[in-house]
Amino acid sequence: MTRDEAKNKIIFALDVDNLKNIDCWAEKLSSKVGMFKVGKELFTSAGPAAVEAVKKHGGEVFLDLKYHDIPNTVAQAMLAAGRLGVKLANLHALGGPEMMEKASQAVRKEFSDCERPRLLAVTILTSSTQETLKAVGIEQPVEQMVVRLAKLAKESGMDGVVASPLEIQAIRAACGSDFLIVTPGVRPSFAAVDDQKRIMTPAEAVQAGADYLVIGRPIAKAADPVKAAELIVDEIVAGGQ
Ligand SMILES: O=c1ccn([C@@H]2O[C@H](COP(=O)(O)O)[C@@H](O)[C@H]2O)c(=O)[nH]1
Repeated sequence: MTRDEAKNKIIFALDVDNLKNIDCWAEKLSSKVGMFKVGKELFTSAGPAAVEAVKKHGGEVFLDLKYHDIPNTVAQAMLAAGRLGVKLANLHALGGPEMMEKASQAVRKEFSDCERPRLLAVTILTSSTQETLKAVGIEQPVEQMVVRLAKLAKESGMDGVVASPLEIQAIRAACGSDFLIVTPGVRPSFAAVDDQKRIMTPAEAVQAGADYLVIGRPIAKAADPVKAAELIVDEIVAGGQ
């Protein structure tokens, strides 16, 4: 894998609370990562201007708002996300098939195939464990549950899923090679695990077949974030040799 291919797999999680920080990170990292993720903290603080700010720097956006609501509300929210011109947007697969179908149909009806955002379903959060599932009444093993939700997402018109890298191979076997797999829960050897539970290194995740890796704190909290991003690219390239 070339350095450019490795770089393009990295989505930097812009977990900040103001527009000024976006400029700062985009200037540092635009040439080091493939995409920027606008999540709940940033979108709640700055709104659609956050997406505009990333795009102003030439960056592509994964809008990670993980919608989970009644089908009509989620479909309308997805349309609004599409109008912002984001490349990826997501919802929770646990919202069920009707919610996912309505969102997929609404987006495909309003946008052409090349203009529309790719829709992802979050399976089981990478901070969750078997105990987390048990606490909310789910007895199935985590991997089985993730694959079940990934299959449901595919049948309901989603373009892919968000899952832990630990589940990539099982999802690929069940959903095929065209189904997008985006993996947070990625930790290079030099970084703290933080609140992530189901993790792999960047090289392992790419070798397992991830399309994109979402990485935030291992870059943002590093003493030298640009160097950290470069080390991650090095690690991915070396892992593929
Ligand atoms: O299952 C999930 C879904 C989304 N996320 C998001 O990814 C980043 C990860 O950040 P790190 O600092 O690299 O842990 C964060 O914005 C989460 O909201 C996730 O971690 N797991």
